[in-house]
Amino acid sequence: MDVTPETSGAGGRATVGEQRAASITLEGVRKRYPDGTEAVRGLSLEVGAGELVVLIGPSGSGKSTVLRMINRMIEPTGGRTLLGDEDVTRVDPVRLRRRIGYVIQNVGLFPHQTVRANVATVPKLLGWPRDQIRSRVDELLELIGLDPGTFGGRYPHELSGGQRQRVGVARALAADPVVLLMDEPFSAVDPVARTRLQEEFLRLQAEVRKTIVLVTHDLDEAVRLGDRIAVLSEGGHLEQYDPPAALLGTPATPFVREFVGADRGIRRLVVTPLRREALEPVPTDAAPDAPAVPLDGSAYDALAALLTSAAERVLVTDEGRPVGSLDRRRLFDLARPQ
Ligand SMILES: Nc1ncnc2c1ncn2[C@@H]1O[C@H](COP(=O)(O)OP(=O)(O)OP(=O)(O)O)[C@@H](O)[C@H]1O
Repeated sequence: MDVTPETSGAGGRATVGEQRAASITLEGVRKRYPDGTEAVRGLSLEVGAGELVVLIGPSGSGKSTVLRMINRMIEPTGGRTLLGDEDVTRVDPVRLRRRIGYVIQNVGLFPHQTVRANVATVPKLLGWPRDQIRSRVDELLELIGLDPGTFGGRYPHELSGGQRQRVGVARALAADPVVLLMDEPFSAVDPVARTRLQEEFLRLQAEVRKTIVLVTHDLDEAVRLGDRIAVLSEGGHLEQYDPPAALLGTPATPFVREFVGADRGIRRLVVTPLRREALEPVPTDAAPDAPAVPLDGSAYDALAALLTSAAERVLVTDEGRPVGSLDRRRLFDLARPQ
């Protein structure tokens, strides 16, 4: 596919997510630092266009190195990286980075520039016309839930940590990149704000559908956000690459089993949907105050509803109307690895 910088540039684009997302293919990618450290010994991984993949693993396993090799902030010492079908190890790294969004912990906003100027950074570098930049910045601020009139003129120190982080995401999306790389993007904010940011971020991703690679230390974050999770061990070795439910349900190696921990069963409930076909009928004698969960909730929600009531059975509702029910046994069957 065509991912030349010009496609994201001055061609009159101002619509979020208009440019197609590109797949990422790592083929035997390696990094040996000058001091001899073999940070990544040959990693092959494919990320589908529009997919959100999380890299997780212990400290020093090479996650950040892998991420930064994708936009060549770190030059690989072997292997190939493709964006779509284009080998990025052969293109100019500066131009490459302008079409790959990059978000880090603590954001790295320019402190002496307003929110508006920060978000406009890459479109300016790409030479977009002023009015196009302006409408693009407004559009992005609205998309991340910050009113442009209120927040556009503020400086980073006049924002909360969570707001700064959102501006960082807006800045990374400004030139409609084909790929977004995120290194511990939410770890600097407190747990409550972090959960909210993660939810907002998922809504944003549902809208823009970028190809995203996100590094985290936090397994709950990985499970919540990832379409797939890649677990790395030392040397960037790929232990398992699976959707969250499969990773938690069937760890592929002893390393992964230990890494996901003894409470993986509980974590798995969070990503287990309440499938309509697995429900039992609504009991005819259901009490009006029987515990209920929506059909688009999770097995975790259903268990929580059971545990906080004296009832033996939880109703499952669709648009407020009961469409089925689950008792404990049925719920555990639903959550058991297939
Ligand atoms: N510039 C460098 N020179 C030499 N070794 C390095 C350099 N940068 C990283 N390393 C080493 O490469 C390995 C992988 O580091 P990397 O930062 O990619 O790991 P990580 O999984 O992201 O770790 P963390 O979770 O702690 O951020 C580590 O052993 C690290 O010490």
